[in-house]
Amino acid sequence: MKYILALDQGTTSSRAILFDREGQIQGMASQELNQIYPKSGWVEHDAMEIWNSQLDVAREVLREKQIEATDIAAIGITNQRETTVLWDRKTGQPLHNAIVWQDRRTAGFCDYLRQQGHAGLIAKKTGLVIDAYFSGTKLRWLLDNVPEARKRADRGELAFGTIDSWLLWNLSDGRLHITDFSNAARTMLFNLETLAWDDELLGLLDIPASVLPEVHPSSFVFGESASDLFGHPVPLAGCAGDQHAALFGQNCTRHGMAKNTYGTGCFVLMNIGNEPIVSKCKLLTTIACSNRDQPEFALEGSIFTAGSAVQWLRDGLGIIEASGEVQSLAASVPDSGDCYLVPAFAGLGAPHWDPYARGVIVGISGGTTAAHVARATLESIAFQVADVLDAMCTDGGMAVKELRVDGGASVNDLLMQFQADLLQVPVVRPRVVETTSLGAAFLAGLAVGFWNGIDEVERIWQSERTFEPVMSQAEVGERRGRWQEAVQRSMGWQKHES
Ligand SMILES: Nc1ncnc2c1ncn2[C@@H]1O[C@H](COP(=O)(O)OP(=O)(O)O)[C@@H](O)[C@H]1O
Ligand SMILES: O=P(O)(O)OC[C@H](O)CO
Repeated sequence: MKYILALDQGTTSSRAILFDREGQIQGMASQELNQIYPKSGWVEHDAMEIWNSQLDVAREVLREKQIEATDIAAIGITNQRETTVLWDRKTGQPLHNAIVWQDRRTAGFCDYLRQQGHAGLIAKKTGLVIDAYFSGTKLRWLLDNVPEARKRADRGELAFGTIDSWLLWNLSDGRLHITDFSNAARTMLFNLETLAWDDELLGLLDIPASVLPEVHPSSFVFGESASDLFGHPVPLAGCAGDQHAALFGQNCTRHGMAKNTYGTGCFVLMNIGNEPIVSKCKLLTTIACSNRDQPEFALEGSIFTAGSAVQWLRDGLGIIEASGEVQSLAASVPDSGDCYLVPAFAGLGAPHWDPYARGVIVGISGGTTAAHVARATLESIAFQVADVLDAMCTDGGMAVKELRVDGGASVNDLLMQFQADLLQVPVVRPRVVETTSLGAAFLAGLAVGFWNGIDEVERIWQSERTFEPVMSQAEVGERRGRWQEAVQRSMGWQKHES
């Protein structure tokens, strides 16, 4: 068999990518996904649209490349994490739209959990800070707000899943109700030490165990696709949250190796080996995918606004027409003219976790132009990543030797150079920047013996370009000091207003 098919169900699109044995992309199809905003701070997806679009792109890539299902050794799934679906086990129909990871509707309940003093317990068991970001409180909301849902759940009629489980259920025609360690670790219900659902947390959030999926490692033969979907059953053998899959696809499989994905937001993950750490710097501890017997862990810093700040330059300010134009506009000035932009459009994630922060631009003078604002916007992405990596190094007790990068904004050379300067370590961009899908393909391919071990997949990863730091340490210190002052000015803004 010649290929692995990776299904990448992201926040803004569903994609299917076909990889050959050399890890090269042999075909790709994608479909945009509708974003539903029923109220301020609420974000939903149509779960049936997620499944239908994912199935469409999988079939499209096979059709276009004229590939039979018998040529596919396995399917690997990777997905937007935390997004929550509740469905009827008998009909397979969702009871409600999926509640997306960005949705803030359960912030009040999270405040309550914090006030009740549960932060320490939750951090110790799950590695997470209490936040509406994670699935547990979203599931609780569904059980409490969809008519009859709680009663039906108690009778065992309902199934909960993150997007991986929802896809596995549909791909197997309802035979599999399964998730993997990495997705389970984003629910606030999963214990990192026992690698099992935690009864105490289920009690705290009032979640009946009957709705939960089985949990397995990320590189594992879960079952097979229903035979009518692709004309022949295909093993379903890899499954991981997208940021975990990217860490694996970047070959960050050894202690201290880190990657950052520059997409809508930024997600920095660092492999910390076999021992989970409780962060002192408000980072998350999560599972790192592995095909070894022992579980591995990672520290994560989630930054909510990164590439979307560039979209704001385009759609909000109208100073560029396409995201790619930001580089030439920013490069038309030698620096940001002491102008700092903090893109706290949806509050600040790691390491600040301030839902009440809002965006600011400081240092504007009569000479400030659109180019300075564009440059300050790009720089803000790198400053946020540097803050997270500092926190990681403090928590992990070690410095990173290099940062591996991927995601839509990693094509921006100016941003990558500034990132290397701020971190004072090389920034390395791989040849295949679809590392999320590649990671899912690796996990699936390793499980079915398409690749014969981690050494074989490590040889597939190749660097395209390395950005070496050139800025002096003194200048880095001064610039980062100014940035911190700007961050302070953004914090707590919303609270003062309302
Ligand atoms: N050349 C560029 N410079 C900076 N940002 C860019 C560039 N090209 C795309 N982007 C940003 O990258 C993001 C898209 O990246 P992608 O990895 O596809 O995101 P996601 O997976 O989160 O949907 C957009 O927010 C876009 O503004
Ligand atoms: O779909 P993406 O690439 O925006 O990633 C979303 C993250 O998994 C959310 O935690």
